Amino acid sequence: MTDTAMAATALGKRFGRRGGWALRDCTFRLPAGRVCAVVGPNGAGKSTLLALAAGLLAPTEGRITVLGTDPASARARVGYVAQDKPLYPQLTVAETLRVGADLNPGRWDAETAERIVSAGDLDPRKKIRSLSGGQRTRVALALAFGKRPELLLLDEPMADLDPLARHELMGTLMARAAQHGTTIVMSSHVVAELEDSCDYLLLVGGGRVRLAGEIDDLLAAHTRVSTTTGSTGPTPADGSADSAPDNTPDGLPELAPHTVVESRVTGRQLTALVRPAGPLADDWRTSAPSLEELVLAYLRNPQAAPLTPAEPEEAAV
Ligand SMILES: Nc1ncnc2c1ncn2[C@@H]1O[C@H](COP(=O)(O)OP(=O)(O)OP(=O)(O)O)[C@@H](O)[C@H]1O
Repeated sequence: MTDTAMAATALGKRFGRRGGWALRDCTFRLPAGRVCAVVGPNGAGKSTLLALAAGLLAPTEGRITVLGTDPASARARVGYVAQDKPLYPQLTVAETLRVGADLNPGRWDAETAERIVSAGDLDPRKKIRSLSGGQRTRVALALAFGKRPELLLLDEPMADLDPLARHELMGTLMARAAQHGTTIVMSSHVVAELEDSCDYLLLVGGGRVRLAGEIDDLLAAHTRVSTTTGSTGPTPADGSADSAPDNTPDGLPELAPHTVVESRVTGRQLTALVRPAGPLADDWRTSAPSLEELVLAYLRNPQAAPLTPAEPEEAAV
């Protein structure tokens, strides 16, 4: 038993010898039992990271461990739902679940798998090829849950589900995590939806991990500030209220020595999202950012300094 669900050290993946790096220099540790959101823009490397964890891709450099071992050795204890939800189109729903049972002797949780399918009103005699995208997702999730995994890797699991199905399946996910201590790693673009359900965040951008940690810790490390700038504040010549993003603290001495993720000057009003390096000036108004504000600020500012742990505690096998 390990208290680390996933750990990566200098992990990198390049497709083809001349291809660009899909993922580079990723180092993080995900404690067991967490519900982890993997967020980032299109092409950031989220699917690549999940496929490396599932053992479907081999790292080009560095290493990744899951459940204290290498991904191939952990496969029986890991459920993985890929973005395109691959299933056998010629099988029926019931046959698909039977394959799940056959492939997971001694582990298969038929009751849970059947409950997930029946909650979607799916006829078990229907062929997979005749199902809608959302119905296929439901079957793929039933297969993954039926495996009684210790770690569930879900690549945009909610993308093609209707709001009711999302709500219901998120509830099933959360109940599973709470009752069995299952670690869930879930990529998504809908950050607002993750705030209530996830407690750990990996923000991937440009193939690198830019934020990694407990969501509460990451939020606590950031503050939204606003203040009236002094003479250094660039006031628009026409006096208009147009705002311009300014992501460098140069020219904004008020923000030194803090790490600036994003700043904006509107007239003489300066607002910024910062990682305070010490006490903030008394005349600044401060507020706590939401998870969505935090993620959006990093996505809008790819050059903002990352915040990740230096070394995972249990990366070596
Ligand atoms: N099989 C592949 N062959 C070549 N390049 C690939 C392959 N898979 C992914 N890539 C590249 O790796 C990079 C990361 O892709 P990945 O699918 O991991 O991103 P993502 O964050 O999951 O994106 P999205 O949000 O659009 O699903 C992209 O530049 C992509 O073009």
